[in-house]
Amino acid sequence: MSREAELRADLVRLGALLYQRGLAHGSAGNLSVRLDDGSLLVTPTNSCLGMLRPDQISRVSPAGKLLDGDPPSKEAFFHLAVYEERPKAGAVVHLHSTYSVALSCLCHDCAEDVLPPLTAYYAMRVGRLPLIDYYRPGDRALAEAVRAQARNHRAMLLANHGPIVSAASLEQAIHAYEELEETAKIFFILGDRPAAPLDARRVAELETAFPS
Ligand SMILES: O=C(O)[C@@H](O)C(=O)COP(=O)(O)O
Ligand SMILES: [Zn+2]
Repeated sequence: MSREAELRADLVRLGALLYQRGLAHGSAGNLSVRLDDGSLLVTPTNSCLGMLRPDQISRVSPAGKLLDGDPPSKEAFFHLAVYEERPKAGAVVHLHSTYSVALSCLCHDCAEDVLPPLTAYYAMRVGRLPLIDYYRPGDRALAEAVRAQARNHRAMLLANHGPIVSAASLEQAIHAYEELEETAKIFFILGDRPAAPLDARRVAELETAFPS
């Protein structure tokens, strides 16, 4: 099987897993992987991640032109912006999972990091989570706002929308996404009770040991 065929199969298999686990619903969310030639495989617009077929997955050039498959996600440009800013990224995951979207709808005093480092695993896999202002889905201005944060962050939260998470592989990006969703859930479970997130020294130690 070619590398491209393997990655198409991964998108189908892992998209179905996300759907079965309730992290993806309806036709919300999009996934992509980067091929060796710099083009992307990205889920088609309006597709259900639980019911993808390998042949319908879109391949787009680094400039965003459709090369084959169905019309790509309207967010292909923010996926491309993440890859341009993060040369080691091999996959990008964007979903509308419940607790992360709830977090994206709250008022936040400081947009630089909107989820506290409650656990070491969260700090290692996700790191700081900046909030990006609301833009209409598919807006090129959204892709540029994502670009501005992507160089220094593997995860970002789109206001009134949901997260974007990148990693070296699709499996790693999904693991990091799941860690973000579970941490958002813990954040809401804790509610107004006084929590004790990791302090700056402990976070810095993790950032040194596990750089993004
Ligand atoms: O929220 C949106 O509309 C998009 O960000 C999305 O999640 C699904 O869009 P498509 O990938 O174009 O289906
Ligand atoms: Zn979306």
